[in-house]
Amino acid sequence: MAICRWYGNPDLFITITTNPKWDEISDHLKMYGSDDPNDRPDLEARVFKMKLDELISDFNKGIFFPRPKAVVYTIEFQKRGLPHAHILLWLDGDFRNPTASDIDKIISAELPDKEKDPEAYGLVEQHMMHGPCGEDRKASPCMEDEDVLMQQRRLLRFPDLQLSPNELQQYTLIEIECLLQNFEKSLTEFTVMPLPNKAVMDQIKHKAMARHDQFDIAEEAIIHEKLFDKLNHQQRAVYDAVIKSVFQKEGRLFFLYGAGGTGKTFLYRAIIAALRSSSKKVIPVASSAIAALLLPGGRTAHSRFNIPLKLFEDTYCEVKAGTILANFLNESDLIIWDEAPMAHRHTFEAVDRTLRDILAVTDKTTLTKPFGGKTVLLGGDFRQILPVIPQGTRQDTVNAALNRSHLWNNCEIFLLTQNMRVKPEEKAFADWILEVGDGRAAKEPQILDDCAQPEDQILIDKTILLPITSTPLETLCSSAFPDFANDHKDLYKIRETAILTPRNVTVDEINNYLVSKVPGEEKEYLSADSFAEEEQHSGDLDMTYPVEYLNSLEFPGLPAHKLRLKVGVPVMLLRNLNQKEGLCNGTRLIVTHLGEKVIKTEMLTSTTKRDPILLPRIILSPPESNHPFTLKRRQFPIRVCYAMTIIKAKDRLCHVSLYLPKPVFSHGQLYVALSRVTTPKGLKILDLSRDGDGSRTISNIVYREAYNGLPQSTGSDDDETSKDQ
Ligand SMILES: Nc1ncnc2c1ncn2[C@@H]1O[C@H](COP(=O)(O)OP(=O)(O)OP(=O)(O)O)[C@@H](O)[C@H]1O
Repeated sequence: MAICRWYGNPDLFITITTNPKWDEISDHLKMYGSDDPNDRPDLEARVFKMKLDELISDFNKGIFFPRPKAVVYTIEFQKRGLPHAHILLWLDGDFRNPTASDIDKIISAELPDKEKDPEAYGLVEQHMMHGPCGEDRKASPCMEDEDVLMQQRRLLRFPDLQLSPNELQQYTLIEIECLLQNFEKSLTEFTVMPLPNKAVMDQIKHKAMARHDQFDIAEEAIIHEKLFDKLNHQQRAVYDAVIKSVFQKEGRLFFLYGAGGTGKTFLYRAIIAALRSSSKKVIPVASSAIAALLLPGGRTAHSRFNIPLKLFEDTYCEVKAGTILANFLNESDLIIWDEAPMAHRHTFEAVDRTLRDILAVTDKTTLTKPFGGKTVLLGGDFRQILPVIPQGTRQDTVNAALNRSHLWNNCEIFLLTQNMRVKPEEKAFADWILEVGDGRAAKEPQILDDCAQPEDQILIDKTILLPITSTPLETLCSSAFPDFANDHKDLYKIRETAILTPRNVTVDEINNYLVSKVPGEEKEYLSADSFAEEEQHSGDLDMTYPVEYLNSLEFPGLPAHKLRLKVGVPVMLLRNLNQKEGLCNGTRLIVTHLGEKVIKTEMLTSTTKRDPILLPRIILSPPESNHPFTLKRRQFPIRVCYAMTIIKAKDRLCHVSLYLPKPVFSHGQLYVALSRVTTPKGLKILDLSRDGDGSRTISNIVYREAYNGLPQSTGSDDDETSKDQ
């Protein structure tokens, strides 16, 4: 800037790049060995500097254009290490308003005359002319970074094709939409983006839907054969009822009630394979993205049915009759919905209402049938955490559950009780966990009478309880990671271990403590916080809520303003980035590199080869808040996950340390935390609320009224068909 202030704006900007084929380099290599000039960066750099010096000296002599008043250049090294220089020239004289012929004297974009200047012609032909590409030569460098215009020229076999700005925009938007569809996203989700022509957009969506529905019938038949033979009696009863309902178009509604490990997913897979191998269409969804990953072709219910985030008694899904999604739903034969008890009853009611509406276009009788007469199989475990209602009361939670919906009256309930996961020696522990979930676990005899609902004090084996010390974090962390100096490098140990706790504040405290113990440099990433677009112009908000206040806000499911990370630290994704690749809300990753703009990670849960996953900063907003504004936080969508809240624990683990600075506060929390492990050896509980009084009990909350209308489950050994209507 100082130079510009003195000389004014520069007149020419020139770049010179090293060419590894320069004669000086190839002659030298021929004489002294080595085939590849890139093996000799020293040689490339020297020849480049000599040529650059010569060029600058030619400029100064005024050989090409008037002598410059000033010359400035910087040398940079490109991706592959080749040096290049950016040169600024201030020419003597007034070049501020050059004519076309002035420019022609300096820049020539024409092929030199082959006869008059064969050397220049040869150089342009060799280095600057575009050879054959496209299907004929896919290795052509241009194929790698082909732009939209080049692509259209190739596809239309019309090398001189020109596109108007509007056409160019259309083709570019189509290209972006196709890329987004690969990740189950669409331009329609980005309100600021223009959309391509509607007909083209529909066609792209149609293709994406068709891709979603393409299955290899022979392969599905093989999968079905393998699974079907293994179904136990309980699973077989459900299988028969669902298949019959689909083939005979009975449109029944089922609920499959089973604890973890009773073979719900196994059964879904058998049913899906049976139907797909008979060319029937199944829509498998789950309430959470992690559970959806376990279903072949599974999606979250929200994304598959376009369920709005804010739900009321009369909400419809965002699906209009006659659209591609509507047709897709119309043509489906079965909907499977896993983890149903976790979702608010309004989500099922919204899907039910929407399906009735869509299907009524062709058949009015569907208006009176649940889910418009489609066969629907809901499944899950009511002992687990029920729908989360922010600041909701116990009554709100119970009222939000699926079995309080009017749809429940139409549900045929099947019970799976045989735990297919536990080994015989683990059966007693699995039964005890079920008792905890049902609210039947043993209590201390002396408080048996006066401690009924809501908070039961249940008896815990003393080998599971950790002692209360003056340094609880240390006690807790050394129970989870007894040798942290080595454990932090052991990916298996990190994958199989988690510290669970009911509240987010405690999670941060534990994670900060453990991150501080990981050797290496810590990097701090700060978020950029602002108000949502529509609120940005309100000066009042800025005055009342300064940015420091926005930074201090913490929301569940949103990354912190200050993210402190080190290489080797496990993190959890907080958003669904790419469900197909398993990158969804709850996926655990390990940090391998901390860049300025991206964080490099690898999948922690994968046991196979790990590909690097680059995480960018994205803009996130809390789905709900009590503030009169919507916060927009630009941050990496992750949280450290040595410790996590109980609701976030989705994987089955070898070791769980449950930390209870305060007792659990909601239905199913203790049951979910305990059921993450299969053996008592893998479980430790540090319950500070016991206050060191020597008691062996901890609080368990079971909303028994949430079990209304459900069959009583028994131990995990029954092998008989249980069906309740
Ligand atoms: N009939 C069966 N024959 C053999 N293995 C089975 C059968 N049913 C289930 N399994 C196996 O038992 C284990 C638990 O089954 P599955 O994952 O389907 O249970 P789940 O009820 O879906 O559990 P969760 O709710 O924890 O996901 C799996 O390893 C599964 O392959």
